[in-house]
Amino acid sequence: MKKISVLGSTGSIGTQTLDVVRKHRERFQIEGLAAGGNTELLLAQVHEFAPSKVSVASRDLAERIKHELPSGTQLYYGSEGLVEIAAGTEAELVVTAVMGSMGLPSTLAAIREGKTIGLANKETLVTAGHLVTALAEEKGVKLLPIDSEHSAIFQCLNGERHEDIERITLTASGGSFRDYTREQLVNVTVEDALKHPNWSMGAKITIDSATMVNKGLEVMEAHWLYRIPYDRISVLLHPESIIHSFVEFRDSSIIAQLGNPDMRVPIQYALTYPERWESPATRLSLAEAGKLNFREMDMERFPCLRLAYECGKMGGTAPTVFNAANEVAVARFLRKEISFLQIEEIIQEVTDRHETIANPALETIEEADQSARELASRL
Ligand SMILES: NC(=O)C1=CN([C@@H]2O[C@H](COP(=O)(O)OP(=O)(O)OC[C@H]3O[C@@H](n4cnc5c(N)ncnc54)[C@H](OP(=O)(O)O)[C@@H]3O)[C@@H](O)[C@H]2O)C=CC1
Ligand SMILES: CC(=O)[C@@H](O)[C@H](O)COP(=O)(O)O
Ligand SMILES: [Mn+2]
Repeated sequence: MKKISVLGSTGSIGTQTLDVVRKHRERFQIEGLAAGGNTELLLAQVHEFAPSKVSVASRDLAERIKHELPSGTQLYYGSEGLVEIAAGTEAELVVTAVMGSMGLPSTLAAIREGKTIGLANKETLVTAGHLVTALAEEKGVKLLPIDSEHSAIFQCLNGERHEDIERITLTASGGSFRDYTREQLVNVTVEDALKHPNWSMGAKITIDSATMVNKGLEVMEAHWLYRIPYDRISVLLHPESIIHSFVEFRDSSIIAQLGNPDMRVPIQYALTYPERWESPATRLSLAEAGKLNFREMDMERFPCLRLAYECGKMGGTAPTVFNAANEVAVARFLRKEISFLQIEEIIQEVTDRHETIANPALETIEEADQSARELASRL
């Protein structure tokens, strides 16, 4: 039995992780579940999967559910609760599926305890890639990608030598407004932005996909996971999201990973690696797909991607600030306080005003994250 904890069990990745576990019930044991505020769903998960420890976002929420838990389940809350679920159970693998850089302390704590990471929470690597990867290396911990593009690259690199890699290319669907001009973006609504063409995901990443920030975060995530310089990471617009990403090698060969867009495939691969098990996903028929389309990325149309490359190359606290500004701006857009195009204006302004600090320690990263958030919420 493989023992697993899930951080963010009530979200899009969390519930799909539990779908995978449900499909292979006899082969997995859920040790810990951490959620935010959806206590109804969390309680249902507790009754179904019988974890030894659970956590919710706040003390109030914990008070509200404490009498509804089975007697064997220990209850925690807040950021310390999240760390407890990450590091304080018998789980050998921790799925990091909370949203945003709030996932950093719990991911570091799990790595410190030597737990394999099923990494969905890309913001963690963007915010503090050098610290997370250095600690993982020191502890001999595997960071198994769940993000579809990074799982694809991971699979394409199986058995290959690092020095033979010429270039990696991440595919991008283009998001909800793929075919809009910049002028048409002026009056778009939250409801429209939340309609992703191919994937059903949490609200924040769906907006990131429409601004192309998601691909920017993924470029940085790929840089840290695969140690590839930024000038050898490309992004290609691929509206169907069937080729999940690909690698070009020294000899001109290209290896790609394909499948219907279904996150349960990369999630399951992270849970079962290096094995491959039966999946609940529907199989891809290339004959039915008929043809696949590709377009060059237009950095003028998607300026957040250009900015992400700039911040990634700058390194230090620049990616931390890019990410924090985006998290605040997206939350404000979702609350309808700002327009869609103001998201990129805020990220640009906050990153412009930041003086990058090279090779930052954790404390410096936390400070940069915090001051970027404060500025982004005032602009
Ligand atoms: N969704 C997808 O298909 C993909 C997602 N990712 C990445 O995975 C991560 C999760 O995304 P997604 O699943 O879409 O996000 P969701 O918004 O759907 O889920 C977020 C989860 O985090 C929980 N949460 C919120 N606040 C807290 C807190 N204070 N303490 C503990 N848990 C908390 C939420 O709980 P609650 O709902 O109970 O409040 C929920 O379970 C992101 O980093 C995203 O970029 C990567 C690739 C694909
Ligand atoms: C499913 C997944 O991995 C998302 O990160 C996805 O990549 C979003 O799609 P686009 O960012 O390509 O629109
Ligand atoms: Mn992705």
